[in-house]
Amino acid sequence: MPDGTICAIATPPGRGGIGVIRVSGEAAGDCLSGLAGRLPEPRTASLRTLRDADGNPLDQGLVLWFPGPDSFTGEDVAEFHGHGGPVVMDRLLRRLIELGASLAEPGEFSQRAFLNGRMDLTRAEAIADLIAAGSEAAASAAMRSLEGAFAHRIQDLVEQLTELRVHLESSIDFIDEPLDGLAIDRLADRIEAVGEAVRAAREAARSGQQLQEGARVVIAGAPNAGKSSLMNALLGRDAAIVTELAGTTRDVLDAHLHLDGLPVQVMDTAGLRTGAGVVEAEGIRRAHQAMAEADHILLVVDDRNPGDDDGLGAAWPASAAALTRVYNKIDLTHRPPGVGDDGVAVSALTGAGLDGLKSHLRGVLGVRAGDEAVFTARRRHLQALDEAAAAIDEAVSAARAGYGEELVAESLRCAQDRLGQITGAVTTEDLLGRIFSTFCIGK
Ligand SMILES: Nc1nc2c(ncn2[C@@H]2O[C@H](COP(=O)(O)OP(=O)(O)OP(=O)(O)O)[C@@H](O)[C@H]2O)c(=O)[nH]1
Ligand SMILES: [K+]
Ligand SMILES: [Mg+2]
Repeated sequence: MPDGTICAIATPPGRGGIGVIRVSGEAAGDCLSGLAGRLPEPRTASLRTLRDADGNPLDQGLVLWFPGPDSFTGEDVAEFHGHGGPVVMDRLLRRLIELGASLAEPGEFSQRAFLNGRMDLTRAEAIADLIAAGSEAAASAAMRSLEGAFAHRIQDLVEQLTELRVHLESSIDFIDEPLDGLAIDRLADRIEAVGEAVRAAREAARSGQQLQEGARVVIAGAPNAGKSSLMNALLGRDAAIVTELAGTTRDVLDAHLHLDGLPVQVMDTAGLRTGAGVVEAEGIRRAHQAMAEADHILLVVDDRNPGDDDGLGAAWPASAAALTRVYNKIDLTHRPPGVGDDGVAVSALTGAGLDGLKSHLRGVLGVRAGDEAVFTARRRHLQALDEAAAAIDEAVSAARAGYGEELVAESLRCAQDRLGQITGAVTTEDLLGRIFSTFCIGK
């Protein structure tokens, strides 16, 4: 359990009408009375003069008192709504430190709320996502997670796994009556159904993750195909260097783009070819790495020699659906612009076909901004869901192969652990550190 009393400015830095300072921990009450006199009624705003140790006024403002455990963090919490100037806020903070509080780490209030059982991890992360939301769709999705849409979905899966484990473990206890072939098949079917449900949750989570963190789209292809030109055309500005020399781009260049409400991280990469010099070869290695981590690849092809795939071999993504061929330079070949069966035809030079490419991309990234089912999720959630699905697959194979209930039960337990990491039912200090350190101070 956390100890000590923490304080932080909860409003953004700079000047504003009001600045809010939050205090949480066992000394919160002393901090409040030390700065503002006697404790006010719980959860009722009262106007007070805030004073230093000698009784000199520092500020005037509203104070609020939330005795634990019915507070955001579950501990005693005090809030001071003073005037939002950096000097005023700083003096109030210094006084609070004199009164026994210490400065909070980023996300420490939310972390305490989690550790004190006030919320699960998906809800704590949803608060950070709501604050970070870059679009209305992302904000609505964060609210759905905050209201528990994601947590309930995971809890439902955990319950299904628990039921299966109870069933299995009770049959392990009666070794005299091992499961017969029919019972094993039925069991494997039931496990498989849970696996399907985990995959469906993963798809929903992926939409939410893309809405929040942005889909990664990598522009790749042979040298001089026009990748950097396409990047610039999509962004509407000259972000990447374009020259007629093959091998111009070496580093991976990334930029952000919004496709009607969906944030996208677009990455321009070095042209893929064999036999390049050291610097370019390093660029190609980075291009391969970016492709491996992409949600979608735009494979740019010079429409004058569309069969030219030199150097691509090793980098093909696992799923062909995650790749779109973009036939570029159609101003030179007179192919009509737009979406066809085998790709999208564009001219990065004239802009022909670009709107078609954008809407195609919006479609393949598979998130509808207004989708009511979407809740926010993060890459770590997707990874946990993938691992859970893999463990369930192992359980199914073990069951069908007649490997015995213990092995099946063990795989199911492993799947359940992975799901538990999403909500925080199963956790490590390291994981918590990684999650909460990305939050803002005062949250
Ligand atoms: N006519 C025409 N020329 C284009 C088009 N797109 C790119 N180019 C030209 O093709 C050449 C290469 O363009 P880049 O955008 O640098 O190509 P790249 O794929 O990024 O090249 P590397 O970074 O060297 O691999 C430049 O001279 C561009 O002006 C297009 O749609 N039409
Ligand atoms: K080039
Ligand atoms: Mg380039």
